Amino acid sequence: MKMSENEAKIKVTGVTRQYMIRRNTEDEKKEFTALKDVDLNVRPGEFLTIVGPSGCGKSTLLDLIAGLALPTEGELFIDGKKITGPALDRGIVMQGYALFPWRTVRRNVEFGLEIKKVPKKDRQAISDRFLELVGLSGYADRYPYELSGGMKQRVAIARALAYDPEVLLMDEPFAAVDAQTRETLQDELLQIWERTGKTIIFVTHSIDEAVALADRVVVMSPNPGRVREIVNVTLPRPRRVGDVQSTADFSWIRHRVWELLQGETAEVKPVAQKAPAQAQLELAEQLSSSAAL
Ligand SMILES: Nc1ncnc2c1ncn2[C@@H]1O[C@H](COP(=O)(O)OP(=O)(O)OP(=O)(O)O)[C@@H](O)[C@H]1O
Repeated sequence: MKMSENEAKIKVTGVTRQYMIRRNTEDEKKEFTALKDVDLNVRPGEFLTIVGPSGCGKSTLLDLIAGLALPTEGELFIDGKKITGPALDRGIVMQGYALFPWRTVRRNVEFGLEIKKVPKKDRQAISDRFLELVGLSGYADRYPYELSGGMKQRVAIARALAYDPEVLLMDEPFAAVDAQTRETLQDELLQIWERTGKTIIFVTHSIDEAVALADRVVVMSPNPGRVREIVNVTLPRPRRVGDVQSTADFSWIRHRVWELLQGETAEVKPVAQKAPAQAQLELAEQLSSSAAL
């Protein structure tokens, strides 16, 4: 189904991004194409995940949507308006938290609100609400160095949510936390997303994470970075990560994404369209080859 122009929250059209890189030791430079002819429409309220091998341009694409970089060719739009730089309608959560070490947890969360010139008493009420949402009510006066990795990541999410951006851009936000904390944060993020209806674009290296969270998974390929295919995730909502990951539908979709990342597209496609019982049997066989991933 094709989306009409005004249905897109974020629209990326014909985007190419080149960098000048050093050709040799004598400082001679040449162009390097990180992204080539990327088209992408993100729907309002959609949870979109992006996967692809290292260096395929996932972070570059996110930076362009954030307005932190500009395309060499093509254009990007938010609500039909051209993206020309960063703005408070897009919140960013990067890997490695990027908290201000000299600010307490509360003052980290209130940072965007200060920029928006929200009065102090309102700031406090808002930071209270978001600290509660991410389970850190008791930590408002701590400094980042006094927190675990998972807690810092929660603060980064609370900070991004507190100033109420319509779009949340997340670049491997859970990469640095342990598996158990990661699943907790994934579920918390799903709940926040269900409650707030924000548009989320989420980059990850984990196929499981990409499928468990998304409405659609964008699979990218490298050299130069392109959108290879977009996979629909037809798993029911509301979801809890632990629950969906044990379903057969999850396995099919996961395998499809895995297969695209391997560059093999031919064989498995028809399986997902067969009756579930038959498809499951056939897929079980095929999955045995990918189970180690
Ligand atoms: N500032 C820069 N100058 C030159 N080349 C760059 C710059 N930023 C990124 N690149 C190159 O562009 C390509 C895409 O980088 P990008 O960080 O977007 O990839 P990625 O898919 O996010 O990778 P990873 O999964 O490893 O984080 C890489 O080959 C990288 O070396």
